[in-house]
Amino acid sequence: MNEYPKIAVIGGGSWATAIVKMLSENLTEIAWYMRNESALEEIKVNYHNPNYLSSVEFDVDQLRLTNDINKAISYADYVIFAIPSAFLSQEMTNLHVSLEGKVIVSAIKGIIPETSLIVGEHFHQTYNVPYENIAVLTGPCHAEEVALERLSYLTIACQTEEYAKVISNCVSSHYIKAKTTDDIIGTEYAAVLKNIYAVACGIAHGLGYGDNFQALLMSNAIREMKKFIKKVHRMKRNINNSAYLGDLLVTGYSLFSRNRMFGNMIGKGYTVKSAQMEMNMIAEGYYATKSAYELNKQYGAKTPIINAVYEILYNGKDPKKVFRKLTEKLD
Ligand SMILES: NC(=O)c1ccc[n+]([C@@H]2O[C@H](COP(=O)([O-])OP(=O)(O)OC[C@H]3O[C@@H](n4cnc5c(N)ncnc54)[C@H](O)[C@@H]3O)[C@@H](O)[C@H]2O)c1
Ligand SMILES: O=P(O)(O)OC[C@H](O)CO
Repeated sequence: MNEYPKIAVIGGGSWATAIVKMLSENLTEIAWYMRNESALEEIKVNYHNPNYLSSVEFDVDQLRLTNDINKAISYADYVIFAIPSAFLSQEMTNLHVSLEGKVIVSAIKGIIPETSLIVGEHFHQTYNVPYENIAVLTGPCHAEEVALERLSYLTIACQTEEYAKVISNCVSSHYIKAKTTDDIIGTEYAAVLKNIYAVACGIAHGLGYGDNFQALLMSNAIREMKKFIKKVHRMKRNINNSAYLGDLLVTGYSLFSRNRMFGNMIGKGYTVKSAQMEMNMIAEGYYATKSAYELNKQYGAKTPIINAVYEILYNGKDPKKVFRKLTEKLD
């Protein structure tokens, strides 16, 4: 494959829009699939995605815009998926072309509800994509800061180093630095779990806990994450690296965080439904909480924070009471 290969981005939300922006710094052509036809037309005419990161201006001559997922995937050697995990299976029912030989890149930070698998495992088991052709684009990075060209660090995980380097070259620019790793499982689980911890941070904030408690919560969260990932996939990894701890911190502390925002509303007394309706964006942590909780039944990692968030979101327990109990389990 060439140094700058053919890439397709699947999704029309904030993260897909940010990824297309990163790629457009290097590639002369990018295929971009989104299901929303009127958004596509708006990009063609006004050069902006009207719904997400609308300040970003695109050169449409660089874009092969389509609302046919098959066209985008047929074109590409590398396919970057950036739609929320809850909608991936539905989107893939429209797929009629083969994924054979393509590098599948997950930029999704979630578990596929239908299979309870992280995205790479889902593509491996459901679509027979070999692990060598699966990559993960992750790291502490908010789409909104990409739009502002604020310096951000990504991690590209892939067992085939050559593919990781190609993706890393394609997204790097004066505001993006990317490093590579072969931990395709651990980086994905970290991205899933940090969303749940960010929901917990938001709930705590909504309940009136302060910065001191948040620091304690984060300190417990990274230890809980380490234990969970170790049970699921044992390998030598440094949990303090930016793809694990870094991502947890940005999501837990940033005001841009969808998951923290969602949690904050829950802490303030919103129901799950009303909090979701209030946001134009998806908080992956809501779905991840159920999947991680269920998954952990087979692993038995000690996860008091995940359990507390699960009790609140799925068993309708009072956040105040659940957090009071949780505070007794943290140190
Ligand atoms: N936003 C970020 O900063 C960021 C950073 C890293 C990773 N991610 C990950 O990227 C993925 C996409 O998140 P996002 O932030 O771009 O989402 P978003 O909340 O900005 O946008 C929601 C997206 O979901 C789509 N959608 C809504 N309902 C749908 C349905 N019924 N069927 C199909 N699609 C539907 C919308 O069209 C839109 O593309 C998530 O897994 C997220 O964790 C996001
Ligand atoms: O912080 P959130 O909840 O918006 O998630 C976005 C990204 O995963 C941050 O790296």
